[in-house]
Amino acid sequence: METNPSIPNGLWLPLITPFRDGMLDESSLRRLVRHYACEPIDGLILAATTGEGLTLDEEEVEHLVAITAKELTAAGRRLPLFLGLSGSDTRKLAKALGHSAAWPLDGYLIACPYYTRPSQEGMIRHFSTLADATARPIMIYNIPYRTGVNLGNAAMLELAALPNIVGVKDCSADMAQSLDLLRRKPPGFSVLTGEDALFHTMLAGGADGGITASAHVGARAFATVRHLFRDGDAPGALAAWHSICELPRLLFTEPSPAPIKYWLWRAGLIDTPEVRLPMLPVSDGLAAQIDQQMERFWILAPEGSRP
Ligand SMILES: O=C(O)C1=N[C@H](C(=O)O)C[C@H](O)C1
Repeated sequence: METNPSIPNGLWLPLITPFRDGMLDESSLRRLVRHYACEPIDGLILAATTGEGLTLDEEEVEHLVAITAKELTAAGRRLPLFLGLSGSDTRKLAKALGHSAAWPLDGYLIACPYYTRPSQEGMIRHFSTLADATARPIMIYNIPYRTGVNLGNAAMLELAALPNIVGVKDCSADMAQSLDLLRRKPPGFSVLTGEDALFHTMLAGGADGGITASAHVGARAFATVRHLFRDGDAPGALAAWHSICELPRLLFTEPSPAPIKYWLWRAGLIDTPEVRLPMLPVSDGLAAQIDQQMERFWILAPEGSRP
């Protein structure tokens, strides 16, 4: 079932950006998009944390969006496509929204302004200015342990009243805050967890889905957990979760997305596991662990791609 692009829900994949010799690897990108077009995901996000968005220049991002949209169309899959944006200068971000207005996108995932630690009122004005600068839907990305600032629930709910602020990717790392938001969120405002390890817990608390990098290798299992919940089978959802609950820990043992890229490379989905500095490739130790776990999680790896 396809989702309504304006109300994000379900399992969203923050796609990695494949590189080769320092450049965007277009052929691996096409292969990846064709692969995930056949997977049970409900939306795609480009150039977010997992997509190493902070290391991409503007032309690369435009190219990434164009290739992805084209491949999805060629695969006959209408999936909502959001672009990850981050920055601490409201004016520059508003310009980026204007600049990308004609790109084939359905919306944006915008992180809270990092480093400068604005007040709650400052962030309300930041996101309302951005909401005014585009007609497209915006999901707020609240991740205090990366940005240094937490968008509290009072501010979040004020922003949720704006017509094109359609949801939040919640990585508040504060369960009391997340559960309180789930209890108070208005209709039409989605809460998607961005904590892979909390996928089951947050769905049990009423979350609308998740944006999980681990879905690169476990999309079917993540989708099964959600579908069982949706169908009212809580014991089935828990059993399905137990089959994959150790996967996020493995994939986040070292800075992401290096472990995921290593996995996808071993699975034959991308041509190199290259990441851009300051990220580094996985250590030999983790590579050996992933090689071993690929056997164990084999059912989760792409069909016909055994290395
Ligand atoms: O790329 C993303 O967006 C994600 N970000 C989270 C993070 O920042 O750690 C993790 C999530 O799986 C995907």
